[in-house]
Amino acid sequence: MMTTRADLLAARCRPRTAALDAGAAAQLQALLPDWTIDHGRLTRSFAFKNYHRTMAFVNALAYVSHTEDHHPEMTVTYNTCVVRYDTHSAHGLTDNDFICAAKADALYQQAAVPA
Ligand SMILES: C[C@H](O)[C@H](O)[C@H]1CNC2=NC(N)=NC(=O)C2=N1
Repeated sequence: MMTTRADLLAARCRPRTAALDAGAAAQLQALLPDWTIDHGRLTRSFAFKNYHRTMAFVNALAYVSHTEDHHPEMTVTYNTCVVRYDTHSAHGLTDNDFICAAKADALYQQAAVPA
């Protein structure tokens, strides 16, 4: 059972075919206050100082996506990256989406200079 942000950060994605029900998804979302559920997808917009920093984040998150085999949609502009997660194989949200969202937050917090 994942009840803290630290649980999400320590967890690894696993193949999932069953979506969480709305209550379970809301419980996990409460651990990630910067994320919303929009059109069934876990969504956050990240802001940066410039394109270089935006792309550094995009590449770092791509690496996490590779290691977790769980891939967000990323919409990139000069100074923003909107990240959207859902689980195609489950046709909805699974714990994998929340695990990766927590890891994206951690990458963003790791930036040497704040956005
Ligand atoms: C075989 C492999 O596990 C699947 O194609 C993975 C890859 N990345 C994925 N990413 C996302 N976001 N949802 C998935 O269901 C998914 N499935």
